[in-house]
Amino acid sequence: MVERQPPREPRSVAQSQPGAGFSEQSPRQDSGSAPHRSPDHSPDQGPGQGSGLDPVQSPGPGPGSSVHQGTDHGAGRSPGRAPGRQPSGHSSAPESDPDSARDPRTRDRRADTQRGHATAWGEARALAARAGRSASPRTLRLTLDRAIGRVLAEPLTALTDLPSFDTSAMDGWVVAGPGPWTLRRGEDGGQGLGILAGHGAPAPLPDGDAVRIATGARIPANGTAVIRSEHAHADEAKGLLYAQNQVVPGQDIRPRGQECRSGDQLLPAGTVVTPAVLGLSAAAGYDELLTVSRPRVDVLVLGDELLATGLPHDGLIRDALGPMIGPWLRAMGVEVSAPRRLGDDREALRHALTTSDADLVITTGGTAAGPVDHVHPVLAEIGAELLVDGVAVRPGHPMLLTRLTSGGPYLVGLPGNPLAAVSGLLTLAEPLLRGLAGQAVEDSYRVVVRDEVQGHPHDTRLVPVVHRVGTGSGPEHVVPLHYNGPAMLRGIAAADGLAVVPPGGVRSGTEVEILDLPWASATPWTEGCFT
Ligand SMILES: Nc1nc2c(c(=O)[nH]1)N[C@H]1C(S)=C(S)[C@@H](COP(=O)(O)OP(=O)(O)OC[C@H]3O[C@@H](n4cnc5c(N)ncnc54)[C@H](O)[C@@H]3O)O[C@H]1N2
Ligand code: MOO
Repeated sequence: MVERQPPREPRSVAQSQPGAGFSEQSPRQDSGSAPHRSPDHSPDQGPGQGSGLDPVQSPGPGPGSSVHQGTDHGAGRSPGRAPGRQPSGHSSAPESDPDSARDPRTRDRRADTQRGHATAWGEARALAARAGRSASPRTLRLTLDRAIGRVLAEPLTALTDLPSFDTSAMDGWVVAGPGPWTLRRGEDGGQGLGILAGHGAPAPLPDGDAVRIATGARIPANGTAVIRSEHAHADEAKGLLYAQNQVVPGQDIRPRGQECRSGDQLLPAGTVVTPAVLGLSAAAGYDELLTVSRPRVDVLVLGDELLATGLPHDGLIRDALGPMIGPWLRAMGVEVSAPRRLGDDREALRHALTTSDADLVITTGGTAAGPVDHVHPVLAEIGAELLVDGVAVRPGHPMLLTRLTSGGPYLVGLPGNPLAAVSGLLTLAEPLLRGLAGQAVEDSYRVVVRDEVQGHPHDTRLVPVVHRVGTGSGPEHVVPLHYNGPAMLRGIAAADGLAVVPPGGVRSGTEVEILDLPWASATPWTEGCFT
């Protein structure tokens, strides 16, 4: 299977051509005012915070529980730079540089305009799905054994009638006309086996005769019904067959084309190839299936403060996203390259974005307006088309979606805070990849939430939850989990879904929309799942 296309030529870089929608292009005035705390922040949820979150779901205040007692979202707060992070070497840029993330006024303006441009959460998901569907899919013809877990690139159309001949549904006797019937022998050289499956057309059955027949064998011409062996009595001495019940014409005969006619559409394009689909495909005459190639994703992890191994030290922290994103996407059936840690090197980022031959590039970190947050400036520099620049969702609001070049890879920029990155994965990357993979949008569903969950005043919140089966008196429900702050993974690691909490929140006992986590519904045959 050769799915990788040869690497594309490096794209030409349109210098100083900010894409439409960049905050630098906004006509909004920079107020020049001091940074202010956004009124619409939502607090990190540690134990005891956020009304109604079940303390049973966490061990209660412990070491770490006091870490996130304050807000972590204020627009006026400086981005969480680790003390160990080195300056990027761009610090002497002139203030007039419109792309400069180093000019504090530009940074504030970007933060402001990001809020102004934020796309509603549902709209952002729909837009990402549409973007994915609009890309022309690459396809791959695979033998049945290799097609499992893939997606059909074309409808599965029957290549034959099913069944392809009139066939007996039971072991017994095939009869012609009303009984009793004369027993026929000799069809099989006198062995008395009768008509067996897997043979050519049997001799026509004369009216008034009966002959043994096996399940799956061809019905002879003139055969009018099949009588199950347990419903008939063969009087060998008289050479006659008697039915014990009334015989209805056509009984226990599966007529040719009962399930489908050749040319009938059995399944639409976009169907995931499950074991049952493989069985149906084989029955319908297929040796190979045309499938949509798995989308290919490059993962670029940004941040000088990140360690690949060992314990945090000297302001450096472990990269929590590199180990998470690949397996997360593979659980969705995506092909993912090993994460590349680029630090906060603007040039390395530009080079990686202009040379990727993936369908989607995912970056982590660097989406905000900090001194070394290079994502927006580099996208502006290469003239990328911004489709989503900020989403009205908490956590994760700085997430973005662009197309790097027309017909080229998409880019999803995930915020660096780990749960914010998860939010971006589910809001933008997942629907985009489903579109690229030719899959239908997942139907959302709603479940009763056990506890009240506070809402954000304006934005959607995504809150880790765990499903609980219904007991005798109560229905199935979800329990919201603690440790759901933007920088925390403890809640999501214990979760099997995310509740979509609308502005204003949800009351205990009401229904809330749930996004499944891919491993909660992962198909065990999906290649690469958790490997
Ligand atoms: N002035 C403003 N500052 C910030 C805003 C804002 O609106 N105005 N939004 C905040 C929000 S919300 C988020 S989320 C972050 C997004 O920032 P970036 O995408 O630029 O991410 P970084 O600054 O690089 O990192 C943020 C945070 O996450 C840590 N991090 C980054 N990558 C990883 C990783 N791979 N594994 C673990 N942790 C990671 C990083 O050390 C920072 O602590 O911006 C806020 N600021
Ligand atoms: O901390 Mo931010 O809201 O999570 O994206």
